Amino acid sequence: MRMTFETGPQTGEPAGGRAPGTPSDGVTPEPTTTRPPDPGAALSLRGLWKRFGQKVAVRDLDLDVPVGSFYGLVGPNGAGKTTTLSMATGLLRPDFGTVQVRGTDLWAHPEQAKATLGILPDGVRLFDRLTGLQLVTYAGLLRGMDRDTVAERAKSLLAAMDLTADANTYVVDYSAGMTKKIALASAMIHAPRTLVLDEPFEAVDPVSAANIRDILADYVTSGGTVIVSSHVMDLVQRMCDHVAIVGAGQVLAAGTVDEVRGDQTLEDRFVDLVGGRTRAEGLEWLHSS
Ligand SMILES: Nc1ncnc2c1ncn2[C@@H]1O[C@H](COP(=O)(O)OP(=O)(O)OP(=O)(O)O)[C@@H](O)[C@H]1O
Repeated sequence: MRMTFETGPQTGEPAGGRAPGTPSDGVTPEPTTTRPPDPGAALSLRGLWKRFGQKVAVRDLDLDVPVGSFYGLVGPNGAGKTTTLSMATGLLRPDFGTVQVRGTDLWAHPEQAKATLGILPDGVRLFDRLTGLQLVTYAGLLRGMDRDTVAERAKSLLAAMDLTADANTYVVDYSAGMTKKIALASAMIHAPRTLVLDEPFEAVDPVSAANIRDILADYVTSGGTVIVSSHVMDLVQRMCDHVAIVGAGQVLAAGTVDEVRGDQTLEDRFVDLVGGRTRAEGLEWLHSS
């Protein structure tokens, strides 16, 4: 789902403060976590809550992403993946809970924590009146990198994303898949230690997707951490070494892919956990005669 982001103050304490009222399901968000965050994890989330009006999008969510893992976050539509990743990357203030990035409290020390993150948010507007090359270049300059390094890396990233021929095309004129790729390049220019990617393969063609998978796999092999949300179970099973299945704003299962899927496919395990398979009724009118 596309997010609208809050720009609230980034103060020190856990993003706390009881939200007014009680959600329609009778759950009142409150801090309940007792397990301390894992300072050695690339990302450690504890007791995250987020409510939009009466809708509790994320409830008391804990997650540890080990350093060097390729971590998949899967869940049905509306499960809370984007909301979780937005809170985990400093784009959306949690109602409750803490986010630690390698032991640094992200909401207490946002600049320090965010410097190590590369973020591909879902549905956030880019500065699309820039060309692809300008967008990636500005992403690097905004991160405080020197011009020569930025120019060199921007060239390599555009080539890796198969966008060299469109380097001087305005992003507003890019297709959905090209836009996703240029946003991904912008997220990688400063060589972050952790990449948090919301639906990176959505709308991306199979050849580009394979190239991006190779880039990410090399990045993980060299010590980087990738967290990726996806609906494509087969892709997650092949690409990721860890996975969390999220449903109704909570983690239903998490661990290595083999631990979570057991002797099933990840897709079967997913369906078992989140349910929701329905037999279409009342659509007989759709059947051709
Ligand atoms: N800005 C918002 N305002 C109101 N409700 C929101 C907002 N963002 C998310 N929600 C609601 O929170 C819930 C979780 O949404 P979220 O986008 O996090 O799910 P998701 O797992 O990323 O879904 P999808 O796979 O469809 O992208 C949904 O019920 C959604 O309608």
